[in-house]
Amino acid sequence: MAVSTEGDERADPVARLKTIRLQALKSAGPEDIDKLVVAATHDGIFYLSFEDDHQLSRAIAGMQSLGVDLFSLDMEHKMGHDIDKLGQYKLNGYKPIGRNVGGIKGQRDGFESYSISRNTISSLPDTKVSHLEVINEYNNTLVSFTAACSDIANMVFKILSQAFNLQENKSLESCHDASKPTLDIVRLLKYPSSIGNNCFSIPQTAHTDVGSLTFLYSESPGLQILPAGSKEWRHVIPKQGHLMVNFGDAMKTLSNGRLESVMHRVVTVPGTQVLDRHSFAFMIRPRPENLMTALPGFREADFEDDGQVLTCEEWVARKFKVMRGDKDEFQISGK
Ligand SMILES: O=C(O)CCC(=O)C(=O)O
Ligand SMILES: [Fe+2]
Repeated sequence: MAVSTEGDERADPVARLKTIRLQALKSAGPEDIDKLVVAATHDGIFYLSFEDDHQLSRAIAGMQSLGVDLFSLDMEHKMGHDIDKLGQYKLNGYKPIGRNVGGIKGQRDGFESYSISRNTISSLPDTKVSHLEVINEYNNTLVSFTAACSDIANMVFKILSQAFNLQENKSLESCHDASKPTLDIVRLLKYPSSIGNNCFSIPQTAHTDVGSLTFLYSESPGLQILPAGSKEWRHVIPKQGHLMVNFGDAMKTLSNGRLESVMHRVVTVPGTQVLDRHSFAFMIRPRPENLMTALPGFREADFEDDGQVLTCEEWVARKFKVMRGDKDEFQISGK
């Protein structure tokens, strides 16, 4: 995939995405179902408006303040919880700027991030990890944010499973189980304004998310998507009171390609980023032992596995090798 860094990126067009109201997902009338199916099969991303949900609005505000508090801690503190020293699945801990490959050849990434597994947020047995104290202080916010997103994810899985006539025990929801240890994570990110202020830069390289659904929130521009089959990046304009919900590689694989996994990246446009850019996401993934192959309801008569079906756990570990640049693959995707 070619990534152009020439021309005036400010002029990149804006993505026209569907907006689905949380209330509409709950009542799921035929029009809302159609909208979700089109968003899932065509764009791989949609805006979810949560303005009428006070609990989720409060949790989002809490998450924003967690991001500010966390990244203002000193480096020594943050590096005491280095993500690469806390397990191969990269579910917990701090990633400093520059550890991943960047979006421009020869450059490294331009963001710091901190991940917290759902397992530690839900205090599941045997999943205890030593986190920065600030994470424990915000535990109620994290519980509330992840619980709300999980409920929404279940609604999305159920609506799509019904729309595609999947059997109950071979449905999208049957591939996920939040009551047992999961690979789900919250990730908070900060892109310092000092990076890319004078020139176009790509602090987060083009990628598709490895998991099923990503619930992303930011109030700063910078996110771009590359629609399937297009060569033109499009800005995704952040909207207050709206989450951006991405479909990841897991959904594409489980659906035999029917659901789209959206290619995206984060850019800085010269002269426009005066403030640090903050974002955070809850990333939901299939059960660790779930086999990453098409569900029976999505297979065609001549369907064949490619012979080497990975578990979701193996898949996630492989993705991180690519992001760190340990594997020489040009396009970063979870496959
Ligand atoms: O920071 C953003 O807006 C996007 C983050 C993202 O795509 C990721 O962490 O996978
Ligand atoms: Fe992403």
